[in-house]
Amino acid sequence: MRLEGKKLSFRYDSGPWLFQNLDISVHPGEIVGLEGPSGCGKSSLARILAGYARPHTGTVELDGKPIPGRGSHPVQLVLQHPEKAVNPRWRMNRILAEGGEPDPALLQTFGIEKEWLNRWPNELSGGELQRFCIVRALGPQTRFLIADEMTTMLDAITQAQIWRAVLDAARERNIGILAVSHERQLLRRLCSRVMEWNGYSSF
Ligand SMILES: Nc1ncnc2c1ncn2[C@@H]1O[C@H](COP(=O)(O)OP(=O)(O)OP(=O)(O)O)[C@@H](O)[C@H]1O
Repeated sequence: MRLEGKKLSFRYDSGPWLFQNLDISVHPGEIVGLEGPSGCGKSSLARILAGYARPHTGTVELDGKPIPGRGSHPVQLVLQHPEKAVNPRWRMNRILAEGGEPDPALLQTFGIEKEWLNRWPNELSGGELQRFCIVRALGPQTRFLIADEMTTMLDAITQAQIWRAVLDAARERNIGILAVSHERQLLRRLCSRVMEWNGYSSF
């Protein structure tokens, strides 16, 4: 089940093309990095791959077929600011349930404490909240995870703990990861392949 973006082109309204005829692919279980300067279009590409935006040209396919518009999307996106990705009026157990019945083993892998489940989002630290967002993204239907600056705001220890948990979960389920970041060192450590942004050619 390979995730492939084929001949993708995108721009906002009449703005400049952020990328044209761009090809990108990630294999199951592969950890791929994507780095590039601020504003080049990495997050826009991430949104397209996860089904939040449509490309002007090109297609996103899973194993050679378009991704169905219904049901849980097999490509999940985790963003930099977890507080923007949760409903502040829901307790954490309800937020988590959006991704399906949470797997107790996954909660343990991510160090999520039982007591946190009954809290509101503003009663957790950024790192604790991000763990919830990642577990929510790793529902049973998820085949690919796009981590868009997922740990950029966190301290080095929390960043390492979270990535360790993500890599363990990905290995166990053969999930492919696209890690989008401006942190070259982080990508070099995590990924088997790092693509440098060039909006006009193939990765
Ligand atoms: N909704 C929007 N409407 C118009 N322009 C947008 C919109 N969202 C982003 N842009 C512009 O598109 C360009 C690419 O943005 P994008 O967020 O994809 O870049 P990025 O590479 O992820 O940047 P960063 O590393 O700073 O997060 C930027 O110039 C940005 O200002």
